[in-house]
Parts: sequence; C-alpha cells; structure tokens
Amino acid sequence: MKRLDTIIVGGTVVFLETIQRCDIGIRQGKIVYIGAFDSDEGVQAEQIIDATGLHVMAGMIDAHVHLNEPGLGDWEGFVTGSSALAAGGCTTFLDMPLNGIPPTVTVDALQQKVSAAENATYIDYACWGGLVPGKLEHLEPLAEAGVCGFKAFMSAPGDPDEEAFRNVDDETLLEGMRRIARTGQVLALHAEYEPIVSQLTMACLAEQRLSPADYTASRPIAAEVAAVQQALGFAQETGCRLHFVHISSAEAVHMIQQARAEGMDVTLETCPHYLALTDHDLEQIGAAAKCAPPLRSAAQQEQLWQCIASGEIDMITSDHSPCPSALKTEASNIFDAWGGISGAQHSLELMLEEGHLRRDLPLTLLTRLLSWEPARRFGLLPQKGEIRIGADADLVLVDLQTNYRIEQEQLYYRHKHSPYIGRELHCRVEQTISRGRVVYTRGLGMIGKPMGQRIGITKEQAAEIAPR
Ligand SMILES: NC(=O)NC(NC(N)=O)C(=O)[O-]
Ligand SMILES: [Zn+2]
Ligand SMILES: [Zn+2]
Repeated sequence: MKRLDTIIVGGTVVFLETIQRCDIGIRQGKIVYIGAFDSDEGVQAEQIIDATGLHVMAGMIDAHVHLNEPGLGDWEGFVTGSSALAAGGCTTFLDMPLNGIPPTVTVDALQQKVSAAENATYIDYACWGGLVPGKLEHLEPLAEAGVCGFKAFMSAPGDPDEEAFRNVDDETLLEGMRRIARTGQVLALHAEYEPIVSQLTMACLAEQRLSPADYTASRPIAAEVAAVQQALGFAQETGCRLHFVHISSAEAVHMIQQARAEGMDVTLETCPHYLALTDHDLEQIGAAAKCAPPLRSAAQQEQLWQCIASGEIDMITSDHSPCPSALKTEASNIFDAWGGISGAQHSLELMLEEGHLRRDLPLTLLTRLLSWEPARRFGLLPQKGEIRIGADADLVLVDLQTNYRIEQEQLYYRHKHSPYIGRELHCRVEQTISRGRVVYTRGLGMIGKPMGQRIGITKEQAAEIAPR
C-alpha cells in the first residue's frame, strides 16, 4: 500500500522529452511517484486531483519579475504579484532588484526584501541583487547571502528611486563583471545602448514627436545590438557569465548565439509580449503596452518565433513591471508613461496559445523554455524545473481545449491593467500546485495562506551554472 498526501490522476504529463498519460504521487511536497495507480498495489491519498482531459506541466519559473516591496507596495506587493503569477501557472519567481525602496543592492536591502516576502508569497522565490555605480563592494556579500545573480541596466531604468538604481557606466560594468566573475554568478543585463536611446529620445521630445511610433523608433534594434556587442566584449575580457533579459530582436539573438558557439557562457530570454504583441498594438492599446525595449514589427516577431523553434532562445520570462494605472492612463504622451508591462498572469497561457496551439511548437520545447532552463541557469536544479521523482511538486494543470476571454476583473495585480484585456485564448490554467499544496484553482481562486519560501542560491549551486 502506497501512502501519499496527494495524487494527480488521469492527466497528460509533459516531461522534457516525452508527453505521457500518467499519474503523479506527492508526499511532503515532493514528487515521489510517477506511473499508473490503477495497478494492484493500491494507494491511499488524502487528496485526489482528477486531471482527466488536462495537461500537467512543471510550474513556470519566471526569472524576471519586478515586485515593489519593500517601500513601494502600493505599486505591487508580494501577495498580489505572487497571486497573479500562481493564477498564471507559475510556481517560482526571481525578483528583480529594482522598483522597491531600497533596491536590492546591499545585504541589508536584501534582508528587507526577504522580510517583506515572509508569509506574503504563494509560491517560492529567489532574489536578484543589483549592480549599480558606487556599490561594487556589496556584490560579494550579496553573493554570499544567496542572490540568484546580479542585474544591471545599460540604459536608464526609469526606476521610481532613480538615485538608488542607476544604469551602469562603462567602468562600473567592467569592474562589476570582474567581481561577479569571481563569485561564479550570472550578470543579467538590460541591453539598450544608452547613447543611442537618450539621443533619439531627446530629439523626439525637442521636436514634439510624441506618438507611439516615435517612441518605438527612439529605441531601435540597433540600440539593443550595440549594447549586446559591448557587453559581450566586456565579458570576454572579464570572464563574467552573462544573461540578456527581454531580448526583442532576432539580430541580437543571433549575435548572442554566435558568442556562445565561440565558447562564451551566455544565455538570453525573451518575453511573451514580444511574441504576442507588435508595435501596431502599442498604437491601438496605448501605454498599457509600453515597455523597453519596445514592441517590434510583426515581421520581427515572426523571426523571434523562428528563433524559438530553432532553439536559439533559452527561456521565456514575463518581465512583469507593474505600476499604478494613473502612470499609464494619465501620462501626457507615451514617452511620459511608465515603461513596463503587467504580464505576470498570462505568460504560460500566451506561450501555449501562440506557440503550441497556433504555431504547433511541441509542449516539450515550451516546458524547457518556461521551467527547465530558468531552473538550470539560475541554480534551482534539482529542486525545481521539471517533473521528476524527488523534485518539488510544483505543477500546473492546463486545459488546452477550452476558450475564454481575458477580463480585467480576473487580474490579481494590485493595479488591474494589462495589454491582454479582451484577448481570446484557447487554453487556461485550471490549477496550480506549489510544493504539493494547491494554491490556485480556476473555480476558487487563491487558496490558503501564502507560504512560499525563499530559495537562497549557494556558491556550489552557482558554480554549477554552466552553459548548455
Ligand atoms: N524599471 C523597470 O521595471 N523597467 C522594466 N521596464 C520595461 N521593460 O519596460 C525593465 O525591465 O526594463
Ligand atoms: Zn529591463
Ligand atoms: Zn524588467
């Protein structure tokens, strides 16, 4: 007789290589059994989850989320942000070091972040530390304190606490990379070349060219490519591991993959909004669809999808960057509006819709992009990232034969704006399970108390983060 806490029966399970009908047994938050329960031996479980007709996937690991606590919880807090993530099928997130006050650029600030998250997040999380000018001596202690990596901006971040989280100057970037290389961790970069972006932006403002199309043109692909090129050069010099966040162009993807082919330790992510929205949508939707780098053309978007299909994109993240709605709706023009999309709740569904249902990409590929690769790259293996015996029971049940419309009142964000309101999808998250606990169901919403835990990344784990 098998005694289990929970069994999930009848589902179609998405593994890294295969997709199979099978049942899953969970004990003490871990996956302890994968197989068929209708055999003779018998099982006893406190909870039986019927997944008939549903797909069971590893929960998404969202490596790029801006939650604003401490200090700016009225923008987005851990409770609301993690609820939105869980409702979207995410079971772990990596919190970005900016947009809270103080930003996570010292161990003291990290401790404030972790305190704010205590009993406040429904799912597990890890913290990024920040690389900013004037704080180089804090990198090593932050690494010791278990951050999952470091983040820097190569262009001005538009952070509410502008003084505290500035973009790096060349000297800071170079020396920061030297020091981060010694910790063995990864430096994540927002790659837009500041001289190009600021010059073009100032010209638009001076000439009163303030339309969405002007905004798009002010942050061209050339700025992304120039920043990537510079950073790769610095990494070659310093040996620092790199990860490029929210890459928006195939040209940058190819440049990064070329560097990897030549032996550099570098990865990249893109986001659902670059794959599901275009510059045309920015004109239609307005500021809710404003982000940096900006949404690109439909042609560029198809090239990005090709990069996904060919395996050149390592992972998908939401870059959930929330703000009070007024900073979107009351801005006098698009340049003035907050740059950042509220997307935490729809990453998985958008990837299933646009990638699998519409473009026929295999679910095995999508689960690598959404779960396995972020776990591998940021030191969360073997605890997270795939459906395997011994791993945390971090799972999502999805219905791929349904349809629904995204409505404002479904949003769990503190401020309920999203560029996806009104969009029709043909898949839906039915249930999310975090370390064996059901934290969300479509019918009941959020369940129980927020009991997510922080995952501190040890030096040994960081050292294992090698390129594929
Ligand atoms: N301060 C932000 O949250 N910025 C974010 N904003 C975007 N992507 O528009 C980002 O990650 O760059
Ligand atoms: Zn960014
Ligand atoms: Zn971001």
